[in-house]
Amino acid sequence: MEALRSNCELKEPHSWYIFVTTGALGLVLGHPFDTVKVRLQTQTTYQGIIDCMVKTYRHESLLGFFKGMSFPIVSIAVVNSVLFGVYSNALLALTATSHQERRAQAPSYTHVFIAGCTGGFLQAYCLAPFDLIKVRLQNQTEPRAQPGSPPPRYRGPVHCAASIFQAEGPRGLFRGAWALTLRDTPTLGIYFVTYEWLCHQSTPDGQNPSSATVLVAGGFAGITSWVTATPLDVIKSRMQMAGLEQRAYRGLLDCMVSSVRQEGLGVFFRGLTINSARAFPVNAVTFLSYEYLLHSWG
Ligand SMILES: CN(C)C(=N)NCCC[C@H](N)C(=O)O
Repeated sequence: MEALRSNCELKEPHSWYIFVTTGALGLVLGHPFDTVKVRLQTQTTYQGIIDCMVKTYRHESLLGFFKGMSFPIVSIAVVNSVLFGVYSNALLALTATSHQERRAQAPSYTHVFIAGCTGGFLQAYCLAPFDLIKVRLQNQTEPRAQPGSPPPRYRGPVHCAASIFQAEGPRGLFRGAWALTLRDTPTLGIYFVTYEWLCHQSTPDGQNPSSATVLVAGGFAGITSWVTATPLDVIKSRMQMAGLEQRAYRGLLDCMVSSVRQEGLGVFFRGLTINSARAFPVNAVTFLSYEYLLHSWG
């Protein structure tokens, strides 16, 4: 958070709250899609998106789609601030130009890529424990506890975190973190390059992009980065679930090889469609609030 704040002179503090609130709003609206994606990637019982949606609704009601949402909401402020703050500061260090000067003197795409990768690398470590708990809770398919029915393995996010910590120690909370880092480092470079490139293509030199341009460029940056991230996203989710299921992988490569052996190469594209549909609106509003934040602090 401080990283993003320190980048600019604080003129309108409310813009930071807008940045955090829109991030949380996008997260809430996108969460049902994320739950379907995670289940398609880690469970073999579903025939596709519709089948997964119908079964989830019938068995768990609408609430089933919102399982595991509380920790991501709590952590979004930190995660987005680290990502966008590190990106902005890395770009500032690489180009020695402020955000305002950057419109007249566009940074090279190599600098944008390096700054994006740096942001992706550092945010992955903040995200890892929250993401692990999210994935574990999203995969609990039990309906709401009825009197007499067996309780689900995890009673909520805190119980989930405490159980993992007790069973495996602090390292257990970072299960899948390596796959998450490999997923996010290059794809966040791609994310910011796509965004900058699309803004540059549709904005006259020296001018700021319009809100419509920011929304479209942000949406497509989300789709492009998630399309490239999907293969490692599948592996990451499977490794995060591996501690629970009978399946145990010897490492990332073993998880890749055994997934391909059992399910073919298509396994790397599980959840791609639903994730792309989610990525457009979520990242369109994220970039719009980020630009607003930079202008009001700027
Ligand atoms: C490909 N990846 C990992 C990303 N593009 N990450 C940044 C976007 C994060 C946004 N909250 C989302 O969930 O889409």
